[in-house]
Amino acid sequence: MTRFAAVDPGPEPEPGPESETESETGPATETATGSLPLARPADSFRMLWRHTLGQRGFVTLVGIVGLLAAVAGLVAPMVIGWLVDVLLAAGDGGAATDNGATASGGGTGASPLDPAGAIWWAAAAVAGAGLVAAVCAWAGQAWLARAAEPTVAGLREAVMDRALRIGSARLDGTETGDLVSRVAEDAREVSQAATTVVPLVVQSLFTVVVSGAGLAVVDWRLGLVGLLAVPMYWTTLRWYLPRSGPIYRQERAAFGTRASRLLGGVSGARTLRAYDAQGPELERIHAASAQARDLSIGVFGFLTRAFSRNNRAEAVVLAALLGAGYLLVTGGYVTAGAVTTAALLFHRLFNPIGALVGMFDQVQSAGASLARMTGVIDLPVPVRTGQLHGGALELAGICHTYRDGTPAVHDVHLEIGPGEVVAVVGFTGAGKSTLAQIAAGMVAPTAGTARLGGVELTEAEPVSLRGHVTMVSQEVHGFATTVAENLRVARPGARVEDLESALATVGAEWVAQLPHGLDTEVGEDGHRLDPMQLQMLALARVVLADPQLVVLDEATAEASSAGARQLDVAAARILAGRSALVVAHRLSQAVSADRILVMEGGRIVESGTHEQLRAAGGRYADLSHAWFGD
Ligand SMILES: Nc1ncnc2c1ncn2[C@@H]1O[C@H](COP(=O)(O)OP(=O)(O)OP(=O)(O)O)[C@@H](O)[C@H]1O
Repeated sequence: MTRFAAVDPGPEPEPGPESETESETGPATETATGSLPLARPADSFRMLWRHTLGQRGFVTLVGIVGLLAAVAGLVAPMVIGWLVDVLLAAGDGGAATDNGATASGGGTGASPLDPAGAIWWAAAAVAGAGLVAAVCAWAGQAWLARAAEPTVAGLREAVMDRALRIGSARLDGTETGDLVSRVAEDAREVSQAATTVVPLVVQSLFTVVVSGAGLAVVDWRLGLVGLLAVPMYWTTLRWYLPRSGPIYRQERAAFGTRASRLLGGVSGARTLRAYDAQGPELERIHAASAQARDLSIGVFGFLTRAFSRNNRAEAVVLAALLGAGYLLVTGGYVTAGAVTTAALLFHRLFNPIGALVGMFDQVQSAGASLARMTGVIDLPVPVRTGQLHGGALELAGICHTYRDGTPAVHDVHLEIGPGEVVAVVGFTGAGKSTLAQIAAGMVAPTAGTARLGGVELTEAEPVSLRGHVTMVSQEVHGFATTVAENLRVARPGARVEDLESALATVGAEWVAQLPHGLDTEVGEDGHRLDPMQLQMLALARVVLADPQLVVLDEATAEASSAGARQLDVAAARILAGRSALVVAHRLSQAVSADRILVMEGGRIVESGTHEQLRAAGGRYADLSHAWFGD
């Protein structure tokens, strides 16, 4: 789980535009690691409540049937108490009530009914109440699912929507991972809690409240004795909570280790057989398995101790209740039936309270997940209004340091005129990709300005920005839909002829060979495209977007492969007539550029054409000789 800390967003990359934001809510709590924020509990509940809109009818129904079920649960103790009074009255001719004590079940007094008839009435009442409780439980579960699933789905979509709208300028490395886990694991946690834990918690709470109230109604003195249980349960909770989290975490971690050991053993089985080396691996698996087993036994022991503490509290208070009941009965204040009812009602609290204690950490954990999801939903989205009209790209005094303190770019000055192609080369980690993302307006530099035609990129309105600047990054991604829809990401509503023409420009003739051509489903469950094919679709998207400036950071193909040559040709075609910043992961991508920049340690250390730089005999010349072998 993420650690909490005071609000400290760290160095905000873009003080100007980022400070002007649209947010529907107050600030969320930022985490110390610079990860995404966590919402306050009140904000989390507000968000949950807002997402139940449309399901509130079901929520109300769930509440009503939950209450009905809890009230139906009162019938058996009340009726049994009444029966006790009836039988006692029948046994000693009404002596049990001669002293004027109030009978159970609301003080109606013991009835002079014939015992056999009373037993039948009691049995019918208990059976009827049981039936009502069962129907209520069934309906409650069904309605809860109707209320919970759309609510969680809405929350998940809201997280995704906000994540996509804040864009990569706000998210870097750890934050992207954090975001994925909030959309996937946290949503699953909340969803599971909503459909499994919450019903039990709600039902238990209703039972506890209704039974407690019933106990007080039967006799307020017995109700007071029952209250003795509260501090005892509270002590158990105080003992249980600080221990349960670490124990369950250890157990989950051990399960994870055991699973990865088993998987490792299975996937490496051939190698192990080849060297007849199964022994040591089996020992490692055994050790991981034994650790998980021992921890599970420990968890069981821990739970038993927690429940035995509860049982102790229950036994002590039940004994006190019976003792007080005896005194009250002999003193003529209540009937034996009333004490029976009180004891049964108190006994009815045992299971729900045990369940509440046992589920407390799951509720806490779901609450933490909800806070993580709400933290993203509440993130302010920058309001950008700048309109681009073309012109030169000017980077002035660009510096960039990532949130974790890694310096990436230092004092870069660069101008790319209309139609000019500039390539950037350098070793891994030189800062090329960071510079490319700044030039594409995807990352706000920590210092300096990046402008297109005089308009700050980070102030440009998103549609205007994407209309003028397109970036093809190293990430190759195919959306789980058709090839056509993958292309239409760049131009929604593009005609089939436009798509075919874009594919022809980048030389992606293979699309026509796919089972359904442009309509072929791709992605995990569809036709699997290789990274080269996905990169070609990315280049075709550039043709469709038709931007003025292209930022190319493509590193898909192995140097000297046929694929690399194909991609180089495709890139050359899409760059024709546009200005471009090309991160050259293969030196062949740089040779024909109008200007080549060599980056080292975040700075530009050389600049010139291929020939000029080779003649200068500096770093580029060394790279070039090594690359081309001349
Ligand atoms: N999201 C990030 N968070 C923190 N540090 C980062 C992040 N991205 C890059 N860096 C660091 O910034 C520095 C510059 O990285 P960058 O990716 O810009 O270099 P590069 O020249 O493009 O390298 P490559 O050719 O491997 O892509 C490196 O030290 C890198 O580890």
